[in-house]
Amino acid sequence: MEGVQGPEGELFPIEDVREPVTVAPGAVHLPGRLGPGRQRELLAACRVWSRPPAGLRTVRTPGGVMSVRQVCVGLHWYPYGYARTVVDGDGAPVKPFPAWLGEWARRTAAAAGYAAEEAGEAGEAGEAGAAGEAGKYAYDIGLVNFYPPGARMGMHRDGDERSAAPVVSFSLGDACVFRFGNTAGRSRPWTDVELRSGDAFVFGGPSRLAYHGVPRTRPGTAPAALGLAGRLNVTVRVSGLDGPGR
Ligand SMILES: O=C(O)CCC(=O)C(=O)O
Ligand SMILES: [Fe+2]
Repeated sequence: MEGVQGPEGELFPIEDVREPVTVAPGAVHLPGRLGPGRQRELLAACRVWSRPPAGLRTVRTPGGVMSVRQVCVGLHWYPYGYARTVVDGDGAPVKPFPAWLGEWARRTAAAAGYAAEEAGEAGEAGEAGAAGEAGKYAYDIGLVNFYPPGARMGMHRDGDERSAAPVVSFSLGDACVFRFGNTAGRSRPWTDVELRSGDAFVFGGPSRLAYHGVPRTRPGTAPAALGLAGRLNVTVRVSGLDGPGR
């Protein structure tokens, strides 16, 4: 692939030749969605979120210890629900969900074909084009998973949200095999997709509750200029939970 000198002298690919692919109804892989600058921004944010309090932690499920390490913003996910504080960790309040991440998610969902009307709300009056099309999903959760070499994630559904809004996933660092299955169970049929640094994956509609997982990452494949050893994935979600009782 051809390259170009970036602002800091590193080589960046000029373009990502991979096209968006609909993997299952409502599930779309958007290769190269985040350019090098956006990847650096998201990584920098993840590093801030990872610091205590309410920082990166090891997650214990009833079945054992997850090999990924995790941190959340907006609401804290634990097995199996959401809370405002790290109820299964240091007890600290979860860090706030940044508006820009919601905007990235809305625009990415729109690029995957999820229009504003599907959320039951129109775009803002007087706003035409990209912003109007980007929709009004009230994204309020960012769930960050860090995969050191050898980490994986078993087949599961993202079922603790009360909203049908699509989940928007952004990947940074090492590439991985992302296994996208079906709503009936953990077994085949599934499609294995390679997610690389900067890729987005959106799943909603009939695929919102499809089983998915990460059977392996590809250690050492992160873009050198990013400065990340391992893989980070950020899923942006709508809780559908409101008010003080959530
Ligand atoms: O790491 C990924 O690409 C997927 C993460 C995931 O499925 C989750 O956080 O629920
Ligand atoms: Fe998931």
